[in-house]
Amino acid sequence: MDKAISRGPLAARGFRMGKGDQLLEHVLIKYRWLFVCFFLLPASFLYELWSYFRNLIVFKLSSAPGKHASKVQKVQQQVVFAKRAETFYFKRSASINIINIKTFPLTIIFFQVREWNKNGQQGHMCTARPGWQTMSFRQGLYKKSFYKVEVNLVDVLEIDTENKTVRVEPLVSMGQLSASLAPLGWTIPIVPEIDDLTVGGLILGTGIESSSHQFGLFQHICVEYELVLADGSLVTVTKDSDPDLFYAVPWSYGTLGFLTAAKIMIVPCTKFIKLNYKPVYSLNDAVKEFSEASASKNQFVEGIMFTLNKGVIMTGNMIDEPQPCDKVNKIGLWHKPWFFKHVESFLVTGKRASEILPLRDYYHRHTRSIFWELQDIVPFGNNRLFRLCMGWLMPPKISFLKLTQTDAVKRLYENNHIIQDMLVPITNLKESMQMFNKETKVYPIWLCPFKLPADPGMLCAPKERMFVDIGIYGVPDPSVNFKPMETTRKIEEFVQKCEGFQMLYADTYTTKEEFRRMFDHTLYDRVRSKLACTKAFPEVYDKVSRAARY
Ligand SMILES: Cc1cc2nc3c(=O)[nH]c(=O)nc-3n(C[C@H](O)[C@H](O)[C@H](O)COP(=O)(O)OP(=O)(O)OC[C@H]3O[C@@H](n4cnc5c(N)ncnc54)[C@H](O)[C@@H]3O)c2cc1C
Ligand SMILES: NC(=O)C1=CN([C@@H]2O[C@H](COP(=O)(O)OP(=O)(O)OC[C@H]3O[C@@H](n4cnc5c(N)ncnc54)[C@H](OP(=O)(O)O)[C@@H]3O)[C@@H](O)[C@H]2O)C=CC1
Ligand SMILES: CC(C)=CCC[C@@H](C)[C@H]1CC[C@H]2C3=C(CC[C@]12C)[C@@]1(C)CC[C@H](O)C[C@@H]1CC3
Repeated sequence: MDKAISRGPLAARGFRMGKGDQLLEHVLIKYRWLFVCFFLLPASFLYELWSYFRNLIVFKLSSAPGKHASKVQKVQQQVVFAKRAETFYFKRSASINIINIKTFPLTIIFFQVREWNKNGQQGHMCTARPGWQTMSFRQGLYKKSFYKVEVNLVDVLEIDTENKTVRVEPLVSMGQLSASLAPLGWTIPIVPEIDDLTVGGLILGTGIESSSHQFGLFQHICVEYELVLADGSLVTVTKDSDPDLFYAVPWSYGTLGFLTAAKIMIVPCTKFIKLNYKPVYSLNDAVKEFSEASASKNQFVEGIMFTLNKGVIMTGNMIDEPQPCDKVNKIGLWHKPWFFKHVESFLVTGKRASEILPLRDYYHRHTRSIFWELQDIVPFGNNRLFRLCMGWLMPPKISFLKLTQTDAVKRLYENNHIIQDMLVPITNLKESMQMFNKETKVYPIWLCPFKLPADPGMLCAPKERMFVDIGIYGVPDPSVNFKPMETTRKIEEFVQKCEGFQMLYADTYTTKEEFRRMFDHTLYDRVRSKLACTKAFPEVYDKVSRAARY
């Protein structure tokens, strides 16, 4: 029987610190929790407080819709400046050396071109959103050299209960959207669990949740995109008006244009969910229970494997009001155990169990512990006394953790931590689990099923198939001799052979050829050529590859 691998703090897990490590580095790593608890937690709380009231006021004043048009015009102006500057830049480098600013009424272009000269920019654009704010492990190197376009669009624009859609700006976060919709009795069909995930990133990257076995990925609940293209023009596309661009947008990582709004389906929601827990004690049982649950009519399906053979498969359905005899477990309360620890407790009893949870608590169940990542940062974070005293401040904002991580911490994560989400056909679940166990022995593992429709685009499937997202976040067991590049490439090769995909918020060590084999670029290349993107934007690979991030 395999033993549950106990996880101590990253800094104490026998990982390889180089000889003669600086004492300071060691302290910064071993006692990072001090900085987190006494600085990042209060800063995160204050930021959330500001963000909450700002959004509340803007939403109550409904000032956003009126402002949207002017904010989009600002994006267009920046793109046009960049476009002219790019033209000027290429003309100048070809013929003249003296910058004659009289030829360009907007002196801003002169300064931008000079900045380009100084930095050697190639004229590609990206959003100005600081890399430390994004829900990916690393920051894009390109943020240092590309022309950055401010896309500060953070508001919910319109909730249309008649047509069952919500129109939002790209920087609206999942926490903000669920807080806006829930009081009205609505939700979006897929609510990725981390509050700070933004609509823009979930569309132009990808998004998934435990309702994805019914609704697909985040892109599959979107019905309209508004974009500013490379030439500065503004387009609104649907699957009927411009199917090529509509299906090329998801997973394009901002390399076809700037998303300025999206229309997303909404569905009625209740205030509670009944969640069923089914402990499993063999890999075969886990695969059987998980596959059956994924094919069932349950609204929510998720699995957490605590070892190769032991885990808990969860199924859930919204309910109107709990019965008077039902006990509601408000798992979102500050003093409650971390959700994955609560789930693990059902392994001990060994029995099926059910409980009633508030729906919004369920949606954000992994936020407070950042799945199981916080245990490597605040090892005692699930301690009962700590939760009682400091739980209301948790979690630290992921963006702040990213902003303040030292080079030593980054090296530590690089060499002793793996964060990957591999999307494989559900028929490959068993062999995938065995392979990931052999290569990493990281637990818990997150299992989330999703339906992949046979739509055109990067994730091209000949027919609709059920896939599973296998999330691996943690410290590989010292026995597997984890080497970041070699191990990840082995896993990438396996996933590609299963006709699966790698989520690109994580490190991808694929070569450009391997990347284009994993993701179907047929439609993407056609749309890039039609929209003349080459000079304005890099390809996706040039923004997500390991070499493009630091
Ligand atoms: C210490 C610190 C931490 C920050 N952490 C974050 C962060 O984790 N995520 C983040 O996006 N911004 C964060 N910000 C806010 C943002 O980066 C800056 O305040 C913003 O660049 C200022 O833009 P503005 O003057 O246009 O503000 P405003 O015009 O008021 O625009 C609101 C800004 O705040 C941010 N914002 C507000 N509400 C939301 C929301 N619901 N979803 C996403 N973004 C929202 C947007 O970046 C936007 O730029 C942080 C700011 C500071 C000082
Ligand atoms: N449950 C889930 O689904 C989870 C998903 N994630 C990952 O997090 C990612 C989302 O993180 P988030 O911080 O929200 O997104 P990011 O800011 O990381 O954006 C992801 C990409 O989309 C581009 N992008 C974002 N907004 C725009 C826009 N308005 N116009 C043009 N390009 C844009 C960014 O380009 P640029 O670099 O130019 O800014 C970037 O390349 C997802 O892609 C997902 O993979 C993480 C945790 C959980
Ligand atoms: C559910 C899906 C599809 C993905 C979950 C991914 C998350 C577990 C990671 C996304 C960004 C990651 C970051 C960290 C932990 C794991 C993620 C939240 C850190 C907080 C780890 C500690 C570092 O110092 C900063 C990292 C920022 C990004």
